[in-house]
Amino acid sequence: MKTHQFSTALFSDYKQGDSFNFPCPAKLNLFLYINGRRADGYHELQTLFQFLDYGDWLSIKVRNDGKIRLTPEIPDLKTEDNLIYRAAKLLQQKTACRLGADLHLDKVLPMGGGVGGGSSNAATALVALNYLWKTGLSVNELAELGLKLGADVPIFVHGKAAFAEGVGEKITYCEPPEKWYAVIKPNVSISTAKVFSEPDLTRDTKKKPLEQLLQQEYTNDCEKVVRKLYPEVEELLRWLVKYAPSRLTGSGACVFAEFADEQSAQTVFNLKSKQFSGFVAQGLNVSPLHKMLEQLNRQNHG
Ligand SMILES: C[C@@](CO)(OP(=O)(O)O)[C@H](O)COP(=O)(O)OP(=O)(O)OC[C@H]1O[C@@H](n2ccc(N)nc2=O)[C@H](O)[C@@H]1O
Ligand SMILES: Nc1ncnc2c1ncn2[C@@H]1O[C@H](COP(=O)(O)OP(=O)(O)O)[C@@H](O)[C@H]1O
Repeated sequence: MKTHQFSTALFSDYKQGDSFNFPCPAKLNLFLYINGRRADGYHELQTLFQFLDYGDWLSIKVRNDGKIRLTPEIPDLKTEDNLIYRAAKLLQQKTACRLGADLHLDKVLPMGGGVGGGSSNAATALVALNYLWKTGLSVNELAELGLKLGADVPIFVHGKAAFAEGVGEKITYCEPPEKWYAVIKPNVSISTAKVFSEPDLTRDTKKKPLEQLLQQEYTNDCEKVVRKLYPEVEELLRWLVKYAPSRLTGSGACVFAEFADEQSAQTVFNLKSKQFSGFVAQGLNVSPLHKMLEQLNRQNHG
């Protein structure tokens, strides 16, 4: 059985015959500030992304007939709308590649949880298919394609923890401490679009230089309005903050608490109400997807 904690995965988890399993790690927004709204309705942000050593697996087998097949079906999401399918199609079009793929998603990340599951799936599809199809796009070219699929996709394509500005397209690599996190999902689903359209959303935080943001206490500007709209998030954060610094990731719904070691994170995680799901994972400044590709390349050349 494959593990969803990538650091414990073996090379045999990556490569099985002519099928490859690629990691799709989760992310956290360690802080998120909203600096204003642009004319097109999108918001200007300053946010710090770090990957987590936990996520989905995307298994891929190349096809010679150009077809893209994706399993299993996700309820209420048409295959053509799935970001994995769209990523594969986009790469085919961009490179005029005549190969196709059978893709299978082993999903554990909550959808609409603020941990970037869909964006990570899309980035992994782009990076992995570019490797398997030998389409030869650079990381920057892949990130540019990724931005067409979602604001967070470029970060996952670059594969390094980063400070992002604008709507997420201006990236500065960063190395925050790789702490342990208890990530908890309340039983609510939160739409990013809804949060960003709330009149009460804090959207006037002054832009600051990164050095200053790294020194001050980390917070999330979406949190106030999300706590007000979703009493379950409010209650969960009130409880969690008694044990460790805790906040919302992205536009929610997941919240996280930070710890110096795994044991402390696990102890608090075990105390949560059984009605909530979640996981314990370490923060990572290099994406497990890129670590895997390095290993594959070493294997191919060694
Ligand atoms: C704000 C973040 C932080 O990580 O939230 P999460 O989705 O992770 O919770 C993301 O950048 C979200 O990125 P993503 O989930 O790709 O959002 P998109 O599909 O591009 O946008 C969904 C909707 O949210 C609003 N939106 C999103 C991003 C942004 N900078 N300003 C916005 O106003 C827009 O109304 C947009 O139509
Ligand atoms: N492969 C995918 N996995 C998850 N969500 C997807 C996928 N493809 C498209 N989506 C759509 O993207 C939305 C946001 O998903 P996700 O990235 O998991 O949330 P968040 O950005 O809040 O972490 C989902 O509600 C769904 O409609």
